Amino acid sequence: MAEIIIDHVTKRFGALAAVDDIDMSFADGEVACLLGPSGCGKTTLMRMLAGLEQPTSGRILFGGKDVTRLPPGKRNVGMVFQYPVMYPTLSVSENLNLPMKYDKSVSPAERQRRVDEVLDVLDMRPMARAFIEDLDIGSRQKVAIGRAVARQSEIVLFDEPTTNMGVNAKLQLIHAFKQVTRRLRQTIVYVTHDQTEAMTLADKIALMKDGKILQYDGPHVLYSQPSTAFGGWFMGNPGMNFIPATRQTGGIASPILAQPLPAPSHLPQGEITIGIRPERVEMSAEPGPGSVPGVLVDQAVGIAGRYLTTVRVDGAKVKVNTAGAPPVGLGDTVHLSVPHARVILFVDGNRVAG
Ligand SMILES: Nc1ncnc2c1ncn2[C@@H]1O[C@H](COP(=O)(O)OP(=O)(O)OP(=O)(O)O)[C@@H](O)[C@H]1O
Repeated sequence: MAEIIIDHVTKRFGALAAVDDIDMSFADGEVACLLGPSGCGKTTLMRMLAGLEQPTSGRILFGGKDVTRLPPGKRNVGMVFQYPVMYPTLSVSENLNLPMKYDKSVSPAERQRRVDEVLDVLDMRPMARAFIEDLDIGSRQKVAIGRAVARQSEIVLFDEPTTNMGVNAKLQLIHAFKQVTRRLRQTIVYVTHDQTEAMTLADKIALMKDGKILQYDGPHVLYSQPSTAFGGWFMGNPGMNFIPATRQTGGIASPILAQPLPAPSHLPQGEITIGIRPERVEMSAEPGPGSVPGVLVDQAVGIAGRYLTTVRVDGAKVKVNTAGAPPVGLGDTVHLSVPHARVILFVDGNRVAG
């Protein structure tokens, strides 16, 4: 069993808490992504898991064992970093074999079996004898993944392994990663600032900001039910719309709503904002029972025939992502409906309903 427990871990650099009292666990056999903007503390947390950095306070446990003070070599974790150290004049097979070579508990036959298995999973048999220096960057990173998993440690850490890779190499690597993790079921922690990568790879995503984990959930929940306005903004391209709202006797009113929303029973004091994803806003040339009028002020073609438009409603600008071209031209009046069930209500940046 290799559950990872992060028990109230803080890392300070002078006055800055790069990791601020994180208290969570990653389940055995789970692929967890640490996702967040630059500087949020992902790498620092990862380096503490790897043993390259000591927490200022708190404990880290692997499979129930306290590893907080253990050096990297004693933690039995595999690691893949942005720029892994590879041995250019050794073959792919020899590089895969290397981390196991001095492990007396693994027989040469078992080592070979593991190398062969990884070569199969990564679809790299034909390259087994090729030298690393002759491979492109994507294939090198595949070997790095293979090397980290071949020793079959229960935990493998990945720190932005696709940085500086072209789109094709990146896709190949993600495919290889999925093959490997599906087959070997190690506990994986994968750091990235790329939400598409996290959504594709992770069983669960830990969204980080300012040294804290804001939310730890499956990709779908993180996207559709962000616990913070930051999460709604950060996830999605573009992120959620945020429209100001006010408390009234009939409920919560906003320029984007034809009818007020029923207010939740214990609505905290503070600034209310309505959150709605651009693809959840419905657009029509004609007014309908639940629609409000606006003016189409901007439009762009997105991928796969989708259009991203901006509609001004009162003072608010609403992004709308539609499956086809908008029904009116730029500068014309258009009608927007926001299904109440799709609305998320935030008070002071935290979700209170929806
Ligand atoms: N050795 C260090 N000394 C001082 N400050 C540091 C050190 N390492 C990290 N920091 C600071 O801690 C904060 C978190 O950095 P960290 O590298 O963990 O963030 P990150 O989320 O991994 O960012 P990126 O995606 O840019 O790598 C940043 O403000 C960074 O400047």
